[in-house]
Amino acid sequence: MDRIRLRGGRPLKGTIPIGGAKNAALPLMAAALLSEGPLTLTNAPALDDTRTMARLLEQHGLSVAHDTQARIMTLGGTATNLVAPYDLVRKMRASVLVLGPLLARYGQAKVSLPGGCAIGTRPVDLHLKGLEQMGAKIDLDSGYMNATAPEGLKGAKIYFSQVSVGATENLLMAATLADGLTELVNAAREPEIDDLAQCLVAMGARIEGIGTDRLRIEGVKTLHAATHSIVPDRIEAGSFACAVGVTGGEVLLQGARMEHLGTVARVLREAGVELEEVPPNGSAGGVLVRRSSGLRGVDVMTEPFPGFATDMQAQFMALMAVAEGASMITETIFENRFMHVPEMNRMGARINVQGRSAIVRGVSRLSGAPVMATDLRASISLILAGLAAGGETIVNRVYHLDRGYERLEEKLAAVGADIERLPG
Ligand SMILES: CC(=O)N[C@H]1[C@@H](OP(=O)(O)OP(=O)(O)OC[C@H]2O[C@@H](n3ccc(=O)[nH]c3=O)[C@H](O)[C@@H]2O)O[C@H](CO)[C@@H](O)[C@@H]1O
Ligand SMILES: C=C(OP(=O)(O)O)C(=O)O
Repeated sequence: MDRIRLRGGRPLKGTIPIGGAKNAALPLMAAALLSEGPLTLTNAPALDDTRTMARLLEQHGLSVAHDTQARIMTLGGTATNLVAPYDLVRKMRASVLVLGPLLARYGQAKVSLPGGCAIGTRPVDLHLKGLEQMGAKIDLDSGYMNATAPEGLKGAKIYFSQVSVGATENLLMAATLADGLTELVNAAREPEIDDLAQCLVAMGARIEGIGTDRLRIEGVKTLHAATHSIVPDRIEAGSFACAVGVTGGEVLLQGARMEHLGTVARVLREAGVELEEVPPNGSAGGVLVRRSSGLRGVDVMTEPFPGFATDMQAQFMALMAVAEGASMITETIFENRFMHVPEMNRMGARINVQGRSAIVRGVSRLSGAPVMATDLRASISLILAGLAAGGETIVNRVYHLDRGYERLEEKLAAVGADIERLPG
């Protein structure tokens, strides 16, 4: 199993290109199931998760071609197998996003229940309840969701009792081919949902309210071929902004969009990390990140967009671990998303978890250590802690990182980090 070895203490300087967002690419790939013609995605990232989604769609019968140099992915064809098997779904929860499209286009689907994962139990009740309101019959049997809609899905008014990114995406996709008007109320507003909605519109869907928490979708008979450019990954950008925060220096996050960093940018500034939007000039636009003075402790609470993203919580904690003063970090989205804390504490951090909150007392220096991560963002937070630390850090279980970061060690080494992958 590969590991990453790094030595901290070097300021970062230069340019890091930001890739297409994992959390946009996955639903966009699932949307290809809805289309009569090919879907071409540009700015498509080459990640373990996009490879898993490609395998899932291929076993459904679609063709998926990814030119990783040109970053262009083309998906086409018709589904001949409507089963999403456990072996692929267990690898990646976003696999559940094939349920809505398969049901809407083919009237049936059998999708493995995804189960929980390291960060929480993560039920899919909101996805199922919404599809049932649209006329689907769903039985749970032997770990699978058996769904049918023999007469097709019907538009419905669906009120989400809790904001869910995945349920909003599944129902948005299903509604594009349903009969009549669907209204999604209390919908998630993450930029990745806007991106999906824009792509669906390019495919011929009729959607109003994009960017708000109330989406209105008038079903159409068919969707057609389209080309769509995947939005830049705001979590990758935020992660590298925290890297500059812990090391100091100055890095241009090429392609990053300030408006998608939102609350994360505000909180980083409060903590002493400077961020400046650089307008596109040729291809060099993005967000310039700099830290020239000390870091300060800031309290944050994770919330659905436009609040502070749960997917940035662990990285921000690495920053707070070396800030002056204390900070309280409260996780409201997932019940078990502090697994990085004991590993950071082994590196000399002073963090106490009290229920949903972690109290971080900043220290002047961390010390490198061998560490182990249990999920994607915990892994990157330990890389950040390693960049802040004196001595050597070895991050084990790199496969978590490869789910969501493309060429991480190359991108960091190119701006001066002492980091390498140890093939295992
Ligand atoms: C591939 C992808 O885009 N993943 C993101 C997506 O995950 P995902 O779509 O799984 O996250 P949700 O927004 O659905 O989850 C938010 C909360 O709602 C709960 N819930 C969700 C659905 C449901 O049917 N019932 C229910 O109770 C979840 O357990 C969680 O506590 O949004 C999360 C929250 O921003 C991010 O951390 C993930 O990176
Ligand atoms: C939790 C995440 O992803 P997923 O929903 O795919 O597990 C993430 O991207 O941080």
